[in-house]
Amino acid sequence: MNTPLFHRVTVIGPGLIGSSILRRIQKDRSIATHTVAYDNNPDVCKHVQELQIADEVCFDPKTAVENADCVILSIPVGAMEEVTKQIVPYMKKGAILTDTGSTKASVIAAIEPHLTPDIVFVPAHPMAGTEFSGPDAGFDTLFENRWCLITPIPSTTQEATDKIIAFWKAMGSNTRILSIQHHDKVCAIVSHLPHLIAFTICNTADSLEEETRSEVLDYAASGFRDFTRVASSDPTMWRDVFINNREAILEMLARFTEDAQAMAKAIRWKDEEYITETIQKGRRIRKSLIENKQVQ
Ligand SMILES: NC(=O)c1ccc[n+]([C@@H]2O[C@H](COP(=O)([O-])OP(=O)(O)OC[C@H]3O[C@@H](n4cnc5c(N)ncnc54)[C@H](O)[C@@H]3O)[C@@H](O)[C@H]2O)c1
Ligand SMILES: O=C(O)C(=O)C[C@]1(C(=O)O)C=C[C@@H](O)C=C1
Repeated sequence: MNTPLFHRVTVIGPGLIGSSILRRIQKDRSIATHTVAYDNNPDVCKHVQELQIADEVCFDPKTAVENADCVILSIPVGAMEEVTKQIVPYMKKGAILTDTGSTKASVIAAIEPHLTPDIVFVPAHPMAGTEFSGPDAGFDTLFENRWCLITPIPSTTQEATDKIIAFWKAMGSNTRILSIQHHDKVCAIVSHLPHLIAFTICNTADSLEEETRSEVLDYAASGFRDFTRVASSDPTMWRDVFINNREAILEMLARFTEDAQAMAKAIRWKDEEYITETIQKGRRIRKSLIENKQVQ
């Protein structure tokens, strides 16, 4: 066997994303020879032991990171600073610290001040997931044919970036380097705003049902049902994403509101051309996602 990419990889937060990483490494030992998992919820640690998806489970952050070549933070973005402060003093010289957080400017601001010169941080974000969370939700093909976006900071070395690119390629992903601001704007429109709309539309339908005492949700047809899938995502994760990427999200929400108002005007004035063109654009986007294999 060729030399593995890493000897010891530690996953902090073996939930949906972290446990999918662990499961993939179990299938492909050229990624790492030894995996360690740590979670601040002891029940999650015990369950990861039962699932047997990590070679070692630690119940404290210090032991979990001590000899790791690569530490992956797969925890809610609002917890990144606290955990970085807990682990950096115990990390091995020359080790790589990386993350899977859905926001990048906030995660970098949380981690960068606590780095020491001998730890290299490579910010990363796999654009793959589901509405489920926790260690039971993970699976080894989650990242296949998906993008992993990497947003290096000035102190990130090329060598460490190359290793994290190789890591995500071994996970089955395509990788792309993006600037931090560009990442946060793109994710605000393709991921964060759709979740905001899904949570809001479910709340609107629910309060309408309460107000009118009618059976709005009983007749929820498939259009609404698709929103409920997205709206069933984890509250802690999404609370943290909204607060930590608020500028980009509010900017995209303002643009969306303008476009929704333009559509309302077109409907009011029976502007058939505008309405048809808007719907056709949606169909074109769906078609191109299918062609690019980003939709099953
Ligand atoms: N869910 C998705 O679709 C998705 C996709 C891409 C990236 N992400 C990002 O990846 C990260 C993990 O998301 P997930 O969906 O796997 O979440 P998850 O809820 O499934 O798992 C997160 C785990 O982190 C643990 N945790 C929380 N705070 C901790 C702390 N202080 N110390 C140690 N462990 C802690 C939790 O107990 C939990 O087990 C988040 O930053 C999220 O934004 C999520
Ligand atoms: O597939 C889903 O259901 C997801 O919510 C995954 C999704 C997304 O919005 O596409 C969610 C958050 C991420 O940071 C990346 C991917």
